[in-house]
Amino acid sequence: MVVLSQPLVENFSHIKTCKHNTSTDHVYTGNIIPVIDLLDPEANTLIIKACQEFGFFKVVNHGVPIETITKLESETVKFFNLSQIEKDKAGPANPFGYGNKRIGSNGDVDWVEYLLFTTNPELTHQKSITIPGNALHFWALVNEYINAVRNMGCMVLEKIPEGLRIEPKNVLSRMLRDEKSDSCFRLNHYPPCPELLQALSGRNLIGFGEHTDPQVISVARSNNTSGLQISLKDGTWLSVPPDPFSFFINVGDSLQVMSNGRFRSVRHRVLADSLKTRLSMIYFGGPPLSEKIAPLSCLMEEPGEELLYNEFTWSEYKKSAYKTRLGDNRLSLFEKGKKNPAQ
Ligand SMILES: C=C1C[C@]23C[C@@]1(O)CC[C@H]2[C@@]12CC[C@H](O)[C@@](C)(C(=O)O1)[C@H]2[C@@H]3C(=O)O
Ligand SMILES: O=C(O)CCC(=O)C(=O)O
Ligand SMILES: [Fe+2]
Repeated sequence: MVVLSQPLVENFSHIKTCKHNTSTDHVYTGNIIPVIDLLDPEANTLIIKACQEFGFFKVVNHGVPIETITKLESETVKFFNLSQIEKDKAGPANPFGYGNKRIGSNGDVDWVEYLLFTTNPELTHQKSITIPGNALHFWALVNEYINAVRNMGCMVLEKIPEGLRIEPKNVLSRMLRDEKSDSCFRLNHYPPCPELLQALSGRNLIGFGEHTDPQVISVARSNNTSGLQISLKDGTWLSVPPDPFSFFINVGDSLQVMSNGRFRSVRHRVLADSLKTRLSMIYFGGPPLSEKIAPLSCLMEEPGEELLYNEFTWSEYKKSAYKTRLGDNRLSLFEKGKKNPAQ
């Protein structure tokens, strides 16, 4: 048995932990996550239901070629297996590039290292990210992957107006397809940490702290290691069984606003594993910076219902969001009755 000296535990004291199996941090384990088969003619109504109930669902028969996924996965594994000195050449993440434990710039520290990129061609600072080795090959695989998951994400978004019988069909997907779409892409690597987990008796180490994603939707895929949890309406955490052959969709803050709260921006987090490495790839589909984010009456449950949010642009929301800590409720600043912090 490995016996840890106290100083090692103290070295990690800035990394978040959470209690498990207590009444205040209960984890539900039933298999209730909606599974949407994109080839199912009922997919549109099932997606709407899942966005309302969970803000989260799994997609099968998604049409993304397995080779597109595995090629990028193996290059990503190669990157994270490089020495710390080599990986640091692609950093620091401010916000794009290689980051290690620090998430964002407001003091969040978790058990994860990552590569974060923008897909917005107007943001040029990404050009300075140095990927060691065959960088051109790496960027080609990233682009192939992003194109495939963006298309699939758009197909998912187009099912919403279809299910609600509204036009145009691209009312949501056009934001992701716009050449100025301000989307981003993240490769997360969660190393196992057996000694530390043993030392934290009765607690879990947080891999990625709880938060909501600010964009419209996020399209996530992970290897076969568990850890992702979503928060249900009653605040219970639900562990998501991993499935490397499927994708998981999160409703983001912007879609919650556009639906006037009908669709739920899902709170989620990742717990570190004591033995297995988790690798996740997430495309965050966002609008162009100038896009107005406001409730759309066609997406509301009751047309003409009271508006819950002030109007803002994606650029204003992003600016405000990047001043917040990971776990903050970023949307509360934009609720009706509050002064728009961007003004
Ligand atoms: C603490 C932060 C990290 C984050 C920017 C922020 O200030 C608040 C939102 C965070 C988040 C969560 C979802 C995505 O992983 C992310 C890229 C995003 O768009 O918003 C991260 C930001 C980040 O890691 O820079
Ligand atoms: O690693 C994961 O599966 C989720 C990470 C996440 O929520 C994020 O990067 O925003
Ligand atoms: Fe997230």
